[in-house]
Amino acid sequence: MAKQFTYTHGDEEISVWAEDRTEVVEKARERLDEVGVSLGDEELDDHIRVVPSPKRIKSDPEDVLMEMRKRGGLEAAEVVESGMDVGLGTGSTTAWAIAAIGWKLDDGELENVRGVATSLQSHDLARELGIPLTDVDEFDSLDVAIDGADQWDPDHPHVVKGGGASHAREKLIDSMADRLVIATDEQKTATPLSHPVPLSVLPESRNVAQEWVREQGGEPSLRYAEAKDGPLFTANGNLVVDCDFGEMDDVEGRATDLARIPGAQEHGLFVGMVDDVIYGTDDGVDSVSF
Ligand SMILES: O=C[C@H](O)[C@H](O)[C@H](O)COP(=O)(O)O
Repeated sequence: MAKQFTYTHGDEEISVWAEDRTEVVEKARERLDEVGVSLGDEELDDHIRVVPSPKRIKSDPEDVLMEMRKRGGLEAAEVVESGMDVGLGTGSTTAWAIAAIGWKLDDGELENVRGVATSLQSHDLARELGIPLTDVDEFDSLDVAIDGADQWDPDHPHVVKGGGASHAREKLIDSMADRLVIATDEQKTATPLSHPVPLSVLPESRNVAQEWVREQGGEPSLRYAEAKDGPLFTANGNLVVDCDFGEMDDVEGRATDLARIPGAQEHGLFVGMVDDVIYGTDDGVDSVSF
């Protein structure tokens, strides 16, 4: 995971970021030299922390480093209290919530928190941050889950998820939480929801599933991988069909219809599941509760 060095010198905040520790130390020393500060190795280390890496998360670097998302993610971590079992969502926004939980554990601000990750990438980030992790089988329920969204409705407790193809495990873990907190940004709102809905399907059902989506009035599109030839496979070996229905006035009905498609494994409509949305804005953070 990436590392960030931050240090306040007078009025100036020095902040440098790199994918690995050696590079961040070099960059930090360069900046410190410029302002005439010399730090020993140990002191320098105290100012370096793990942060989400744009390389390892599905989003573009701009998404991961986007201030608005970062603000939403960091604020969402405030709902976590000592002793809680926490579902750790996926994506560039939730990554900041995971980072903040790790930093708080490190600082002693939080204790006895256990996490269960919704994806391999969230698992790896949490592990590097030192968040104690356990498997979903250990729990009947979770105190809270923090997860992202591709689109959210400020008037209803529904979201579209699965832009990173992790919606199946996310839905399982989010549904186990007493409280689902969506960490997101203000640019992703829509009433009614209109974002294409990811539908994971058995590979052999891809054509039949797409035909069913057309019959339901949607425009299906098989999702292709970016750094691999051919379609994208989910962590469970399924394919993803993104189903564009335009504006979805009847989200519950749409969810029921998608679940009926032969070979469908899970869809990205999370209907009535959301308790709170905490979202970054241009200059701060805001929230909605249902
Ligand atoms: O499969 C991915 C997840 O549902 C993400 O939570 C969702 O795509 C939002 O991700 P981001 O915060 O990167 O936009």
